[in-house]
Amino acid sequence: MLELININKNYNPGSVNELCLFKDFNLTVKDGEFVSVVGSNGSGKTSMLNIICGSIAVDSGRILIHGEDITKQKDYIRQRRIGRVYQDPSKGTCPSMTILENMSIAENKGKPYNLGRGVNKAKLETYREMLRPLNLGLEDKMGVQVGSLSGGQRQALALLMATMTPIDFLILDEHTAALDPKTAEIIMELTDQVVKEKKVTTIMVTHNLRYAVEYGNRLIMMHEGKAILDKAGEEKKSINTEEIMGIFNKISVECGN
Ligand SMILES: Nc1ncnc2c1ncn2[C@@H]1O[C@H](COP(=O)(O)OP(=O)(O)OP(=O)(O)O)[C@@H](O)[C@H]1O
Repeated sequence: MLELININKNYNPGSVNELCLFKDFNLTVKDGEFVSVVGSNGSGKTSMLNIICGSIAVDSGRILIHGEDITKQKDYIRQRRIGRVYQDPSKGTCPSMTILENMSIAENKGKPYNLGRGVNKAKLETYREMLRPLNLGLEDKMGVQVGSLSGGQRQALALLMATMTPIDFLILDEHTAALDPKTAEIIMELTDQVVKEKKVTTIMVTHNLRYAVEYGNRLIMMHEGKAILDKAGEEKKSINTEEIMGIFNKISVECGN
C-alpha cells in the first residue's frame, strides 16, 4: 500500500512565483490497484508522481510504502521498488546504447555492477524471449541502438525494462502521449497485459480520458492539487468517457480556462 499523508508542497516559496500546489493532500493506493489519473495542465499530476518517486521533496507530510516511512529516502533508493515510464522514451531508456545494454542495465537495477559487468550476453536468449511477445521484432535487434527505434518500440521496451526487476509500483507518466493513435493503442494493450501479468500496483497519468475510463480499476481527477473525483471498483466501471469529459469541461469553464 502507498500512502501520501497530509502532503504540503509550495514551489518557489517567498518569491512572486510562489505556488502552493498541495495543501494537506492525502492519497492511499491499495496493493493491486491500477489507478488512472487525469486532470488539466498544471493540476499537479506529475508533481504527485515526482513526490512518490522522490524526485521532488515535500515541505511536510509523510509518504509510506507498506507502512514504511520513505519520506526522507533518496530517489535512487526508492527506484529499486518503483518502475517509471515517461512520456519521453529517452528518459526511460538510454538512446545511445543497444537493446542488449539497456536490458542488462534494467535487469541490474539497484545492483552494484558497472556496465562492463552488467552487460550480460549470456542473457541474450532470455531477453529475446521477453521481447518476442511484444510482436515488434525487437528480438532481432539486440545490437541496435535504442535511439534508432520507433517511438512505439522504445515505449514498449521502456515498459518492459521498468518491470524487469520485482517492483512494488509502476508509474506511467503520460507514456502514450507522444505516440500516434494506433501505436498508443498497442502500448496501452501491452500496459494492461504487463500490469495484469505482474500484478503490479500502477498509477497512470494520462490526458486520454478514454484510456482512463477503459483501463484500470480506479480513476482520479486532479484539479489545483486536489483529487476532486475518485472512483473505484463498480463506481469506476459505470463511468463513461462522456461523463468524465463533462466533469472536465465544467471545471475548466468554472476556472475560466
Ligand atoms: N519544479 C518546479 N518548480 C516550480 N514549479 C513547478 C515545478 N514543477 C511543477 N511546477 C508547477 O506546479 C504546477 C503543477 O505542475 P505539474 O507538472 O505537476 O502539473 P500536471 O498536472 O502534471 O500538468 P501537465 O498536464 O501539464 O503535465 C504547475 O503550475 C507547474 O508550473
